[in-house]
Amino acid sequence: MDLLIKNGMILTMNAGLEVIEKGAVRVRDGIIISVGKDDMEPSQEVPTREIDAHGGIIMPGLINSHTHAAMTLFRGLADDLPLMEWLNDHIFPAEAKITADMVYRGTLLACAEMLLSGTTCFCDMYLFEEEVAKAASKAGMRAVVGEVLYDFPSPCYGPLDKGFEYVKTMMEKWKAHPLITVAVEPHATYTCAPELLTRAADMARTRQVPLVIHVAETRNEVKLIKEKYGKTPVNFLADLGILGPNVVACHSVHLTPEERAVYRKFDVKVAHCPESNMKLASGVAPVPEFLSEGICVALGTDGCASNNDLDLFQEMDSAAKLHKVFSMNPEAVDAASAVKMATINGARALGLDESVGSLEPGKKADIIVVDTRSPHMVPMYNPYSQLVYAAKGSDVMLSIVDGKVLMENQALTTLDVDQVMDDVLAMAKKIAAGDGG
Ligand SMILES: CSC[C@H]1O[C@@H](n2cnc3c(O)ncnc32)[C@H](O)[C@@H]1O
Ligand SMILES: [Zn+2]
Repeated sequence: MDLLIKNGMILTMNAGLEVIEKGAVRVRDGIIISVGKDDMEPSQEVPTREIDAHGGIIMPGLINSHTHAAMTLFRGLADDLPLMEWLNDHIFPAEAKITADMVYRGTLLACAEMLLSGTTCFCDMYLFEEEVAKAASKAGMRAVVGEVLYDFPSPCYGPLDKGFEYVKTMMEKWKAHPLITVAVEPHATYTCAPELLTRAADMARTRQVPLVIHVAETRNEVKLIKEKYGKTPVNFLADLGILGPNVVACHSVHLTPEERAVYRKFDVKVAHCPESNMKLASGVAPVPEFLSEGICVALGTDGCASNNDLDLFQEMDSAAKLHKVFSMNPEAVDAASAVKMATINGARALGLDESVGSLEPGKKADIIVVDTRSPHMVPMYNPYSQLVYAAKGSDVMLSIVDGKVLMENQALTTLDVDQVMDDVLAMAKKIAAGDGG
């Protein structure tokens, strides 16, 4: 046995949401071999490493189901604006000058931030996505990565045909990697023509990978698509034959009950990004309705220019509270549902639920431990409510991916965080001056 994590409260996030007080998790070759009581049948095997959780919460690593990791570079660059003005007047011009090296460094910073706050897996959409895969691999994180596809020439691959080639090359290159999945990621219905969307969907279906796309994020988007195609974004995608169980529909804010039924019919997954939706004043996604209708809702931060951080603990808190105040119902999106969104639902959305998302024998050892020995974590009557309403990302004391310790006591094992910050600070000076990195 390689690793024994003991003396913690285990939140398994399995189908029965089993909680084990004074539990232990055993890991061999990156795989969970047992999850149970501390004093269960002692194993004959002596672990190479034993970690005492000191009464903390042992749970699955959090899954960020939608982000643009390298946008750490633009954190706070343009705030307090609506989506279209924010994108067209500030973010797209800054991204026009972005380079592969900037994406690599920005993503390393994102990986550092995510590991320090208990995120072990993320789904990314950006430019120069090869660099995102390299950065995630360097950090040791699990990642679903996708080069953005849209109608205009990309600073990364140039014309669209080269974009599909770029994705294909990435798929070949990373196919045997244990942590990286290459997805197909058209940006949105307002930036992608029908031909692009159908080609992307065919590619994702043939390769059996997720198709990730922004859908119905703002009222303006719905109006635009109705004017252009005579139907809403969801119906447009459905009529094109694009929707299916591998589709991750990011945001999905402005949906009618009939469109939710379309999601249900095609088993579309939703990546809910409440903080981005609040900050850009995009609206409130019908998450309580999605959940009661059996639609899988995962949780994402979106990029750092619209959030402005990658802390899924804050995102869980925001998700739970946003839907309570919006529906004026304190029972809407309870704490356990928020934790599910950030763990097992994230895994389902990304097609990774056979491997991660819960602590069960046979699954990959993507595990975090949350310290409960701090004034703001005492006392603890309910672990879900503690995680969602009291904990912060900085309470995470251990982040493990594939059985490897990547963060312990807020120190990273794979990244030199000072160097990573200095690199981004140097680039930020040039970005602020309008020169790119
Ligand atoms: C080039 S990759 C992704 C592309 O999307 C932009 N983006 C970031 N956040 C959002 C959002 O909430 N809706 C739509 N597009 C978004 C990002 O800046 C990149 O250009
Ligand atoms: Zn996004």
